[in-house]
Amino acid sequence: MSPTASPSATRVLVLNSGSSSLKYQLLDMGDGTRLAAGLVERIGEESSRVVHTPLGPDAGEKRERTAEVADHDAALKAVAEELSKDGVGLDSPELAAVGHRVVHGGLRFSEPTVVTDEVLAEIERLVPVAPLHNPANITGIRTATALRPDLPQVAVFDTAFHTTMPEYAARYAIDTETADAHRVRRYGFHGTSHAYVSARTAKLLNRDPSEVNVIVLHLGNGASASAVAGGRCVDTSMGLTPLEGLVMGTRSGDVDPAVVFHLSRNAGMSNDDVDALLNKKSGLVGLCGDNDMREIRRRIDAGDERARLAFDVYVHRLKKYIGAYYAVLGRVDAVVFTAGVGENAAEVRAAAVAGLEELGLAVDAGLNAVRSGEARLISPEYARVAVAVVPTDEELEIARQTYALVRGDRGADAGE
Ligand SMILES: Nc1ncnc2c1ncn2[C@@H]1O[C@H](COP(=O)(O)OP(=O)(O)O)[C@@H](O)[C@H]1O
Ligand SMILES: CC(=O)OP(=O)(O)O
Ligand SMILES: [Mg+2]
Repeated sequence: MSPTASPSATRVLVLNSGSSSLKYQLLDMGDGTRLAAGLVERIGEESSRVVHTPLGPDAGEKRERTAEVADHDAALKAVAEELSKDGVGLDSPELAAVGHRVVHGGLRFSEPTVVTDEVLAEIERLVPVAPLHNPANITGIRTATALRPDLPQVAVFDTAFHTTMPEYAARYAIDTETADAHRVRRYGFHGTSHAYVSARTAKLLNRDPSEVNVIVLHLGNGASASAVAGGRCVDTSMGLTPLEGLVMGTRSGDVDPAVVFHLSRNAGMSNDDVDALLNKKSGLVGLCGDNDMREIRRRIDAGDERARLAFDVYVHRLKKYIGAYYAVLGRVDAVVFTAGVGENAAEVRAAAVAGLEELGLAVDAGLNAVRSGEARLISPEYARVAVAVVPTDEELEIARQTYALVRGDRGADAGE
């Protein structure tokens, strides 16, 4: 029998495991409060960082320490320890479920799913197409299950929101038999963020999500764009794996696939070497040695040419996708920036829409310069298309979907 939530339990712990980090939040879905949030970063490196912020009515001080955290199992145990110190540990009877971000759900998972042995085996089968992410997600599920075997563990998939893409957007133009035999197609990622942000944007515009067409630019360490028509994803920039599309912190995004054969035939590189090159030594880090947009801006201000070129390559790709998704949607109501770079880097936002006035796109310099954690418009009043900054909240969205599933009432809304 699979575990069921206790009827009086209203809390959900959300785990968002990345390749070398674990972000988490504890939320009470009964009264909508956030009880704790934090992250463990640089997992597997010599010195990891654990940051824990107690929240809620009688929150204590933020706690920060460095520690040796060897893997995601140890990371989750460190998180459990921090939560226990605040009296909200994993042993709490008020916990209804643990919600896990799972990056690749393949073709099978288009809804949040209670994890069973069979579901876990399927997530494992997808490791080759999300090698940086699914293994960490699996460890998170295993460790959380070991700590609380009686709790439902719910997987919320990055790919789910993109399963509505039309077949012509999801297919690569390669031999159909080969593609189908190996499930080679475009899946898309960051779907929880694209869903949340597009719905929140409709609310910002005081419109029903079914009426608006939105281009969402999720610019974090991983970055992706999506075209959302009336609340449904119709195209997205990531593909079989989270490597395609935009220039990212350490990933190349789009390259001619012949780059791979060229390097393996002529530079003596193995498949694994090229994989590591494109996933870990490319993007901003490959272009200029830094993947943090703050540091890149600082270097540009100091006259650094390589940093300038990295910024320009990043923005040029972004602009191409805005144009492409404008054409895909036909009519665009809003272009929205989200995630670490999108929410914070005003220069990226300004540069990405510069020169697109003929498309009805412009940024108001004053509004764009405002620093805020709120969803906001940054376009001038006269602009035909809204340009907005909408902070993403993957954890809240995962908690909502998890809670709705364990309470047996699917159909919880995204957006606030
Ligand atoms: N104040 C800031 N100004 C510019 N860029 C920022 C700022 N804060 C964060 N970033 C960028 O956001 C990135 C992290 O984004 P985030 O969405 O947290 O990524 P992920 O969830 O993929 O780890 C950093 O690498 C950095 O480039
Ligand atoms: C799918 C993906 O790229 O995720 P992240 O941005 O967390 O690395
Ligand atoms: Mg992220």
